[in-house]
Amino acid sequence: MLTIRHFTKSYKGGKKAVNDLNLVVERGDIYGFIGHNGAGKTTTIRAVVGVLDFEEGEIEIDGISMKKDPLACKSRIAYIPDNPDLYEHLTGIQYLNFIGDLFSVSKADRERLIRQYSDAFQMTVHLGDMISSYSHGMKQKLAIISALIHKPKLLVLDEPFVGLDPKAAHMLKTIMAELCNEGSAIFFSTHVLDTAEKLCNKIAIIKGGQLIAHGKTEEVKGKNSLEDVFMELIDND
Ligand SMILES: Nc1ncnc2c1ncn2[C@@H]1O[C@H](COP(=O)(O)OP(=O)(O)OP(=O)(O)O)[C@@H](O)[C@H]1O
Repeated sequence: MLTIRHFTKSYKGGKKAVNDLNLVVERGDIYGFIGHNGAGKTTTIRAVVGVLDFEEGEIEIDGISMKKDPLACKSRIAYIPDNPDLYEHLTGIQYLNFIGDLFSVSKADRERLIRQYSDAFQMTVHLGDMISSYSHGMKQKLAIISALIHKPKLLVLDEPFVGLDPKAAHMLKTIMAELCNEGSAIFFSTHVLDTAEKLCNKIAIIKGGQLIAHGKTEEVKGKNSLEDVFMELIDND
């Protein structure tokens, strides 16, 4: 579903933020992407979803090159950034309909899925309010609902649990597992190692722009906790 080959990114005047990263996310995977602050997670994620240009390497979504056909790639992806920047002058429902239009979601599916996910995240009563009146967590929930209503083949999230209340975080984890059971794939960054260990069937660890471990969760962590393995790998120079 997602193939990253030899991805390398340097920002202007800076050193390489990510260096020769290779990773494959398959249908049904919940792939956790972990690393210290500044390790290169957001850089990789922004390139994967087509909002960051890159010169070296190749990124493919469902076998389609992001460089050659970004629109076809983006139609298969939902991306939830760590700090969603939504249209503040719209109401919640207007925003969801806008996204529904963008992804050609049918009226019947749209109504059903908006109802289902807004109820799940306790947002139904707020959908008529302006987004500018929402709290940070409410904006995040709306971004999540907007991602889910078009049933993406690949869901990409950057630190999705930051700012969500415990009930919403629990709901999101349940929905992530359901989506993957239905054949979608999920790639997400997190600093919450406990959640990554429980939720993800695969884990990648990035340090200083380079992958230092990746694969099945039980193989990456062995008999140890993910936190122990992470600390050891990150401390080893
Ligand atoms: N726009 C930019 N211009 C220059 N350098 C940048 C830019 N964005 C990120 N970097 C640098 O690229 C490197 C990787 O940053 P990135 O945001 O990808 O890390 P991260 O793993 O997502 O970190 P965090 O956990 O703190 O969110 C860092 O050294 C950072 O300073």
